[in-house]
Amino acid sequence: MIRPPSLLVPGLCRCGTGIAAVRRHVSGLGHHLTWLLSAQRSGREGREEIISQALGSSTASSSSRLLSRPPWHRPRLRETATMDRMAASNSRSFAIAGRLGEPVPDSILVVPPFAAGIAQQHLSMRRRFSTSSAAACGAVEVPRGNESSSLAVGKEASVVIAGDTAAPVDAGRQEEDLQTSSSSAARSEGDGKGGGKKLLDLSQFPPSRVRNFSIIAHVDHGKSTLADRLLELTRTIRKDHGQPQYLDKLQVERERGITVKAQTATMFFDYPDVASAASPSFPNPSGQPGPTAEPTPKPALPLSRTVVNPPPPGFASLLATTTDSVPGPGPGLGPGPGPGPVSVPVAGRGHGLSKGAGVVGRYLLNLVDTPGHVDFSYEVSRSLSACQGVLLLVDACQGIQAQTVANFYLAFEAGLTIIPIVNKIDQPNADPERVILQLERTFDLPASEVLLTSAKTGQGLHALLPAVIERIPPPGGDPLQPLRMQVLDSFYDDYKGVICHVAVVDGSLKKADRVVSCSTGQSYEVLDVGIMHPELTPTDVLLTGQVGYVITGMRSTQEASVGDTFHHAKCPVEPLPGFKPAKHMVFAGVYPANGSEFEALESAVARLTCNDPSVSVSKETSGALGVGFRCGFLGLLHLDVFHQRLDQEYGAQVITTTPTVPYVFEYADGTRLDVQNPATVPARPTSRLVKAMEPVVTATIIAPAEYVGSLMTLCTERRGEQLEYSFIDSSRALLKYRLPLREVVTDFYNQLKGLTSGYASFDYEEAGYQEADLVKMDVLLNGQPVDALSSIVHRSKAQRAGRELVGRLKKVIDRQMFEVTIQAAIAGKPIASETLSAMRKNVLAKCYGGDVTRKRKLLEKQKEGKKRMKRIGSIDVPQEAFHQLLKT
Ligand SMILES: Nc1nc2c(ncn2[C@@H]2O[C@H](COP(=O)(O)OP(=O)(O)OP(=O)(O)O)[C@@H](O)[C@H]2O)c(=O)[nH]1
Repeated sequence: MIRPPSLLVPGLCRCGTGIAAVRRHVSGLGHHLTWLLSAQRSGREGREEIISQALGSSTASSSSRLLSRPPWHRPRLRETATMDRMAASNSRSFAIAGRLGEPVPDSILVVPPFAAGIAQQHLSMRRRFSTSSAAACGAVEVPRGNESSSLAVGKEASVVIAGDTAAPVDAGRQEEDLQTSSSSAARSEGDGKGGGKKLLDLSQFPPSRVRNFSIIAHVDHGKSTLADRLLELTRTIRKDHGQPQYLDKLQVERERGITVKAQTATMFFDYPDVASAASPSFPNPSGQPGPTAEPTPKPALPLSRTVVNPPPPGFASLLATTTDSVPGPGPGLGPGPGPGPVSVPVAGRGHGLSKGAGVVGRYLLNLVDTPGHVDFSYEVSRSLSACQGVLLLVDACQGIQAQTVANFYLAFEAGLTIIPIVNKIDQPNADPERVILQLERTFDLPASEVLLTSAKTGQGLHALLPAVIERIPPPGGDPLQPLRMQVLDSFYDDYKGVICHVAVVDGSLKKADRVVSCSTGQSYEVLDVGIMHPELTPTDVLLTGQVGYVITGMRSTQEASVGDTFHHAKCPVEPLPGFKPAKHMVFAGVYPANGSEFEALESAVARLTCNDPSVSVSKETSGALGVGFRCGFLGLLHLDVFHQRLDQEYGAQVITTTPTVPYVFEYADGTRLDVQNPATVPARPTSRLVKAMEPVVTATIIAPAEYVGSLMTLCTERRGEQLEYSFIDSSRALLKYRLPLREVVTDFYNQLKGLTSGYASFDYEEAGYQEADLVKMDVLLNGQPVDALSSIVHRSKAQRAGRELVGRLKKVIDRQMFEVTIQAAIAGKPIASETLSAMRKNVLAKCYGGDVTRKRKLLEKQKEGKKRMKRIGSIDVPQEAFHQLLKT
């Protein structure tokens, strides 16, 4: 008879370091406090004391309150954070991860000890321990209800078997549980010794059974929502995971509701086999050849546009209602025996393809959810390099928008298969017919290829993955060639160092291999390798065509250069073409708010740029702000997001200076100055300026036809030159303008949205440089230039810009004890001026009545004093001033 689990702190049972471990959790994870439940005994008083000690007095009462509930009424255990390696690795303990302060759980997850490694990864990555990961490591879900009996005898018994064979065993239950956790990336082998693990066998997936695809679309057309549905459909995550846009993991993404980082997730899907015996196969661990591949057949495309992807037989049960069309989590996830991922029993219709029923094969699908905003298009282009196809999503109400056009061409130029999808067909004003026509007219995409879906309700989704498998070709690498692996992305982890997301183009990679970077020549041992399912799931190998992660113990972010190729030591290869370097559109100074925190900022910037390599960084010094960095960004939103991530993810408080675009100045003596910081332009140069150049962009605007007039006026005011004016259908126009970048990165987008009531969309791409009449505008406070506020402006707009700037500064600079003159000046000559009056102390307060000459004397003295203060006084420009200027 097994006792009900009791609450334990990590490592309590045997290692005696429980308190320290909890402290580490508390300090390292903030609210991500982990609780561990164990099948082992521990008196309540002892637990309470330890928890109170560990948490300190501030949280002792809450821990006490928590402990007064029965264990299964304690923290929510579903989708929770982490657990501690020590407790987990203890052979007799069973860990349950939970979070403080969350509602009573519907069920309890019990994680066996061997899952320590996975749980530790979650801990160190500060990520949620998702249900799928829990299932992947053989966790067992114990439902609420008859808790005491089920915990005591029923499912609890199976948990005990999974982790501890010394305890009484319910063999039947064990068998069942092992079968149901079919996607175990790491699970007990039930070999009677406990603690063993069996990793996912990736040799089942030769290139012919791999599909790598991205979801691309204009902002808010539903990419992340669709990704959620696909992950649910393949049971990679639970349907009720309670976290919409699951792959948007950054706090900034959740707060702003936008994707800023492309995220990869691996899914498994059963589908009638389109692979044949012809292609190379991997030897699997048993020595048997794995499944083999055949060339993907050229699809026939018989879909009528009025049919909303009718589901294939067998899918109907999964689509019982529209909102329930995506099945809930099954007991089994991913590959492996037993009930696994959702499968299509016979060939589907409605995905635009027809094929006969065949042997069902399991496919490994790598999905990349990409950002939609123009500032993050670099992420999109990088993601596409690891894909052979894309799902091009278009909103059924809004139709094609500017980023739809930009993303289509990115995919088209990369030669990828494009599956057009009209999404949000559930909306009352959806007009899929019109959007299909737009797709035909703008991109030449046949109506018969278009799929109609609602990522919200699940309508039409059954056709998507079959279409992915049939239309998108498998990756084309050669398993027999030496390893060629490309770094797609990287991020820094406090515990593991740099974690690289990689694509294995040729050959294969195993844990403990030695790999060498083509760019630095440095060699590393592979400490861990696996897939994102969707959390990091070790597999110990990655094979040709597969996308996953690699940990090599790199400590410095400079070592993980995105686009770099790795090969096996002693097997040099031709490096893969790297990624086009990001083109920086906007530069700004980033300074520590507190000058003494430069080193902390330096480390935060280094780590953040590991995850966001599109930011360029170089050190600079400002008279006003001290030592900081000049950073290049892809746009203002990118800058804003970088700023926010520094604060949220690294606690770095920074001042960001007025953003500028990169200019080029040429002088009569032949010198050329690349201006990323206006302060570096001499106000009175020694040599005559002969040429000033500014960057220009080709902007695409798509808007309802009635707004074309006002849009043209706006573009002309912004010194734009019209390049194209056409219609994508009877009511929507497409405008192309050549515009100075400076005019675009200021408040152009807001004005555009305002003029068109939000109906216009806008995208731009760089288009070189043009000559312009540019001048440097300084800001003087009581005659002293503030270098951080200098800017480059077009001469025709200097006066207006100067007036606006000093007006704004007057509002944000605090009044001082003396008068402050705020001026904008070109070459030392003021062009706009404002005065901030002095704070006035009532020097006459103590004069009750008395002689008027005495009062006058006091006032004169005050005036004199203020003059002197003005001459020597230094003015504080508050952080807010810089933030205000940044916003405009
Ligand atoms: N009615 C309806 N709403 C949807 C559908 N798909 C997505 N949405 C909603 O559209 C909004 C944007 O969805 P997201 O999935 O964040 O869009 P996105 O394309 O990932 O957005 P970015 O990452 O910012 O580019 C959310 O409020 C979703 O709930 C759909 O099929 N029908």
